[in-house]
Amino acid sequence: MSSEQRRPSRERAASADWALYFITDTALAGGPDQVVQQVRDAIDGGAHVIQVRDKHLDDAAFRDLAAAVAAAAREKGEEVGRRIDVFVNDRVGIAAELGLHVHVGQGDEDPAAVREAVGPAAMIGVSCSRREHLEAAIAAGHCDVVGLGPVWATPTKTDADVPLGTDGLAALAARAHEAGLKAVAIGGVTARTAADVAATGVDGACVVSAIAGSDDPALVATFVRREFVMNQPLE
Ligand SMILES: Cc1ncc(COP(=O)(O)OP(=O)(O)O)c(N)n1
Ligand SMILES: Cc1nc(C(=O)O)sc1CCOP(=O)(O)O
Ligand SMILES: [Mg+2]
Repeated sequence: MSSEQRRPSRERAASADWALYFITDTALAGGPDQVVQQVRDAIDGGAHVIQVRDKHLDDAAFRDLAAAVAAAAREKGEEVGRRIDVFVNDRVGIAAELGLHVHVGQGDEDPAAVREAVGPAAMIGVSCSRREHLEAAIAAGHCDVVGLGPVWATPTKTDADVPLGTDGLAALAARAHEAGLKAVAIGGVTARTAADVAATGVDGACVVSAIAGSDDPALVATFVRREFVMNQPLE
């Protein structure tokens, strides 16, 4: 086993259940309190990974939201007997302060600076929309999981890159796995598309609007997870 594979964050990534990764959206939820309730519901529906994402709140309000989500995830995880991993989107300093994992994109802090801030145990996720992004993330060496997308165009992120489609997603996922990274798919993932996403060989499906915009987030989470898990290729 290489020293890279023995790294604490890599061990954490290896033992995480990525199948359903819920990413919050405060506006779709109807406010911060509803975000926290949706996180509980998503966990009830089978999400083991949560990301707190809000592009509008100021840092103090975002910190409060992330702390409330982390507390709810801890409590709910104990109730259902599962480990829940919580990521912070973009705001590296807040992830470091709260002891949470962090996800960064191509326009955010670079992985080496992120690792310096969050320490060896926190998982680092990096967005990759193209092969060159993935090669750079592999070469930089601090990343544990890549978010591959958008798989399909999505109104949730208007500045997203050109869609990968399922063939593009499968190719990037295979390369990520070859490099020892976990790979999750993002952009247009719903209960209807989760089976096609699973068939590409990715480790998990990231969902924003299908859950955050639903009247019954737990039910949608249950459907997405079931479709994903039932259609994963046999190892
Ligand atoms: C798991 C996951 N994958 C991709 C993204 C997108 O990150 P980024 O490109 O930095 O865009 P924003 O989310 O910051 O708008 C993500 N958040 N999570
Ligand atoms: C946050 C995000 N990142 C993307 C990327 O391609 O990197 S797509 C996206 C939004 C995904 O939302 P929905 O599940 O509603 O389609
Ligand atoms: Mg970002």
